[in-house]
Amino acid sequence: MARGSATKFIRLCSSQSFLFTPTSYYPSKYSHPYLSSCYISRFYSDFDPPKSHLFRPRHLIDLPFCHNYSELGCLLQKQPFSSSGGNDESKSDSDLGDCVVKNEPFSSAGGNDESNCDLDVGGDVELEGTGETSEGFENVANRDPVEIYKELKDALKGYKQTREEWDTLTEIFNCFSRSGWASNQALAVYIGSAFFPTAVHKFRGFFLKRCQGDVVKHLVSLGPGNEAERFLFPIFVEYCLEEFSGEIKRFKGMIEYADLTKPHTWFPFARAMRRKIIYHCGPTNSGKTYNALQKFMEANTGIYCSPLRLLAMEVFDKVNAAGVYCSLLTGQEKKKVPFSNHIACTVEMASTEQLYEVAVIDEIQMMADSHRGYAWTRAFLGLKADEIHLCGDPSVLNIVRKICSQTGDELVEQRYERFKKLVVEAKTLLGDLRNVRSGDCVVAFSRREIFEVKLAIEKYTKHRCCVIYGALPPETRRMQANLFNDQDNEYDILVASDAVGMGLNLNIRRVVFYTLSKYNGDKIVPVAASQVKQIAGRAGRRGSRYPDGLTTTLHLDDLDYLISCLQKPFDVVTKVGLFPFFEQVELFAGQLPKITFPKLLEKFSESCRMDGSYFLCNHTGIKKVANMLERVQGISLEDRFNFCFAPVNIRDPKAMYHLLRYASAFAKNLPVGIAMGMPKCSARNDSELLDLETKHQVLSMYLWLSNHFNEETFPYVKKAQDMATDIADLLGESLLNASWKPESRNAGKSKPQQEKKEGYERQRSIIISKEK
Ligand SMILES: Nc1ncnc2c1ncn2[C@@H]1O[C@H](COP(=O)(O)OP(=O)(O)OP(=O)(O)O)[C@@H](O)[C@H]1O
Ligand SMILES: [Mg+2]
Repeated sequence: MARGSATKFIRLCSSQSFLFTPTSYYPSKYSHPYLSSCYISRFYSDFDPPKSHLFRPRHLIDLPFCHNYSELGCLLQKQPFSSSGGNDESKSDSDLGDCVVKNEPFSSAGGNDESNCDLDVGGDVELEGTGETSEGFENVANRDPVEIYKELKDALKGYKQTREEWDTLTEIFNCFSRSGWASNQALAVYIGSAFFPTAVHKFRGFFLKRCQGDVVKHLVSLGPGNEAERFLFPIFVEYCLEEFSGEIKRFKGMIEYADLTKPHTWFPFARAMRRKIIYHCGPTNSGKTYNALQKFMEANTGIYCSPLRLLAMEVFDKVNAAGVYCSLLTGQEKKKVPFSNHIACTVEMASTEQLYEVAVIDEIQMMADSHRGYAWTRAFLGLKADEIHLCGDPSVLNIVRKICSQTGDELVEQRYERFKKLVVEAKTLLGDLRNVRSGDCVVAFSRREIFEVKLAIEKYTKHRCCVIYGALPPETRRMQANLFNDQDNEYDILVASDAVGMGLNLNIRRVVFYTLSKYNGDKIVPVAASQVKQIAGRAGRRGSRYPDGLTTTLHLDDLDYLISCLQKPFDVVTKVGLFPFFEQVELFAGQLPKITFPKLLEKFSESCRMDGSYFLCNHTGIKKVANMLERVQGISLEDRFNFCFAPVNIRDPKAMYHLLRYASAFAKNLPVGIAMGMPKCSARNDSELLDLETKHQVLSMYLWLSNHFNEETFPYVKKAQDMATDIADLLGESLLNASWKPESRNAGKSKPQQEKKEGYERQRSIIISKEK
């Protein structure tokens, strides 16, 4: 084959989508037979454009996700790639190399001794002081690479190179080993980028020992760079296919089992249905959930998928009160109502096995949530229901349209407007919490601030405060919400975190932002506009005492930011979350039998491929638990995987300790005890309050584990439930009397405030201002 043809081949391959296509979760159905070495060999030797259909099976032509090697390389390397489109056959060769893979330089490929060798070719290559005549080597450019490879293989001895030729060849191979282009192209034959430098090193030893004079001279005439790389590459491929079949097979397996492309094919039964999707699309407080729930209750069978336990409980109560028998299922709680055909559950618990007439997936925009998004994506793709009602803001509308076109489901869009416009109060609270009024909800973004605000309001005004924040059990949040909603008591102010932003129906007249910045785990940043909208939208609910909603800030300085957030159109989400099922991780583990579970997760996230509409959900917490559980031996891979999803606050050492203890007992097949004392009275200070919060979280974890494993191993469910209820009550009592300064859960560790200089300026509490 002419060298021109070889280059053309590479360019053509690079412009098409066939080499890496999904095997999907059902490998037998979609496996691609065309990547076998015989195809590759044949391709290099017989390339002829009309035959190219051989390498681009018809049923795979339209696959959208990976248009060229560079993109593929980027996907595998988690690097951004140019969006210039993949099917541009006119791309120049140098374009193909645009996406430079961060390969370790040849001389320093970390961790693999074999590749740490700039000049050592491991053989006895002879150097000759005088060169041969260079006549005839120009023909080499037109030779078939397969033929050259065969010649190399059969050669007993190579040509004796001059010192200059040796130096040039060394430089050429060094360039080749560092070439992002070559490394990307090598992925097409399943030479992973980590293995690429080793493969090149071995190839160099082989090549230099056996290479004939004409080839050496030709290569030297090309010099280090693109041309030499393109000449060498097909020969390199032939060599790899023969020499590294084991490595190739292993890498191919890894890639195939970490294939998260086309997730809609993971649910063949849902795909066999023609579902009707109704997207209730609108801002907060516009009746989306209300209307979807009407359909849910009218149906013979239904499932409601909630973003929060609290909301699932609320729907469970509401629906049963309306005379429709409905069961409840959350990670921690199962309430089976006899004769019920309806179920309210948290989205993670939704069954994709059961058939329903109507399903409701609330807060569908959460598909884009970096941590939990996969649960919404799974429910949307996998629920077997004739009608699926999605409720949410418009941010994921485009992607829902796209997914529906892939699944073949019918999509109906139903638009909503807020019942009453939200009004911004320009006056603000003028920096003084004494300006709060009955029906206000003051929003702060840390537990510490929440208690500071409560303390200040109760000290300097006649109002009493209820509090709602994430670490409180749903039961306690609900008690606090009821206390606030109830007009017949003195608790007329709510102080809450962003936990108030979703679902709860509260009688809020005005949402006051104490601050518009929050600690994101790294530094203090402005609160995202979408979240500001969501929280502000809590003010003024239809049917409540305050149908007209108001919102404002504590400080005048923050007002502009609040207004700009409310005016901003909803973001358009382009990617939604995904996470593999255990079965996918298990298949992947089969390729790497000897590595630890945290390492396996890491390898999976490095190797997995997704098409452009999806991202892999953040699993730092899961990895942290996995690391801790490494100390526990004797747990199966599946149980280990499930343990990692247990709801535990990874920043709370006490909770982590209990999880470790539960896992250790589980591994020994012993009945897992709660082993936690019950507090006698409500909290008298903040550390006792923190202790109650932790205790409730640990019990909640115990209940979760008992639901996800068998109840024989976790036999103290009833006791845990009773204790959890008592602690939720104690928490409620404690909050009514809480009038102490808050402490930090990680008192010894660096606090977010210390990072003030770098981030957005945090508001000072009224107490601090006064003391100053
Ligand atoms: N047609 C209706 N008749 C009576 N009450 C209604 C009606 N529509 C909505 N509501 C009430 O208005 C309030 C807000 O409705 P809903 O919870 O459905 O809003 P939403 O758009 O889902 O808001 P969010 O985005 O905050 O969840 C609820 O208390 C609900 O019961
Ligand atoms: Mg709603």
